[in-house]
Amino acid sequence: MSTNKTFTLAVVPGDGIGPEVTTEALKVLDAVAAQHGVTFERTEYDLGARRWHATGETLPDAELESIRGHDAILLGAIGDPTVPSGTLERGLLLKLRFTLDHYVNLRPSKIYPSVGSPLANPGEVDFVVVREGTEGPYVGNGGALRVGTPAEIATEVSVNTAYGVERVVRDAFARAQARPRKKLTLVHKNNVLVYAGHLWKRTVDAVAKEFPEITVDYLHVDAATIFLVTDPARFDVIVTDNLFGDIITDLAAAISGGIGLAASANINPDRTAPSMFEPVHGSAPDIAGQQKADPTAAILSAALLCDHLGLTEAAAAIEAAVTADIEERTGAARTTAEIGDAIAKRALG
Ligand SMILES: NC(=O)c1ccc[n+]([C@@H]2O[C@H](COP(=O)([O-])OP(=O)(O)OC[C@H]3O[C@@H](n4cnc5c(N)ncnc54)[C@H](O)[C@@H]3O)[C@@H](O)[C@H]2O)c1
Ligand SMILES: CC(C)[C@H](C(=O)O)[C@@H](O)C(=O)O
Ligand SMILES: [Mg+2]
Repeated sequence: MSTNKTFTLAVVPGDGIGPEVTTEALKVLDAVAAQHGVTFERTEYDLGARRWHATGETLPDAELESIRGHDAILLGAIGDPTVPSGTLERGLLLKLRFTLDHYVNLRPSKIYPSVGSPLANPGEVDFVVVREGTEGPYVGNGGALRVGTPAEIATEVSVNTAYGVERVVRDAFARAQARPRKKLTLVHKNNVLVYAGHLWKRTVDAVAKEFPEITVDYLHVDAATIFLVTDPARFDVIVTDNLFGDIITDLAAAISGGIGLAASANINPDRTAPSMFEPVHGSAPDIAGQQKADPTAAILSAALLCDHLGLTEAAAAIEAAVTADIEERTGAARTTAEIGDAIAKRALG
């Protein structure tokens, strides 16, 4: 169906393999846009390690405001070994997520029939992690005393507000309600983190009353890592805090075809600011600039972007092209651009 609509896209290729995989995601996005009568007007932002080395800037407010003016953001990856750890991750990536209120960090995981999993019998794996995106230990509430001495003390306090927990839990229940299995698993650590953990558990129990069709489960995060490996098919929607969500989604990627396939969406469900779409993986300095990165995660993130903008047919076309490409993967090495070309060609039909 032709919509003849123009969407504005802020593109942040970033560091390492970020520009390589973003190029392929844009290639596929442009291919489906042409098919579906949509135009993406792109503004590219030079942010990341190169910019920091040149100017000392991570994300100036003027650029943040400029990015805010777009319909959506496509991001490659942020982080570079030549920049002090945390500088770009906090000053750029988390600044975008926090300022644009991306409180739902959506990370789907599924095992494509033909893709290898390190698990012998993974079963039908198709779950989504709803990771809280603006709170928890990520907020920067901490500090260090007597740094570098034997008496050093470092704190990094996890902040969980009733407001923040409830809104992400509600979003997770709504997603579970829309899925056939209608199951929600809270992952936390409320046997030890009794303040934050009990707030999460009470919130889930309260919201559950409004969703009688949903089966609700609870797992401590350590046990969740066991089941993600031994019985990943048991999961449907997982809701969890920012740090647990970060860790379990890398594990989820590893069991379902590898980090090169794992897509994510940083969603502002209230649409008060643009949502941001990026692969789960990082800048992979070990393979950067070598055309060795798998761009599939970035391409699937572009599908999530289309879906968020209401371009469901374009999203489905990208997913179908990726699925077809994955089904025919032989294990022979292809460059990043070759994988992008193949998927773009399939997306054109
Ligand atoms: N969203 C993001 O921008 C994001 C996410 C994770 C890490 N990071 C940052 O990236 C940098 C590197 O982090 P890391 O090494 O812990 O994690 P990473 O995800 O960059 O790499 C982990 C391993 O996975 C491999 N890998 C990652 N993406 C791949 C792809 N598309 N195809 C094939 N192999 C791939 C890498 O080569 C590496 O061996 C750090 O600065 C970190 O802070 C950024
Ligand atoms: C780079 C880092 C800030 C980020 C996170 O922890 O959220 C990354 O690991 C991710 O998973 O997107
Ligand atoms: Mg991570």
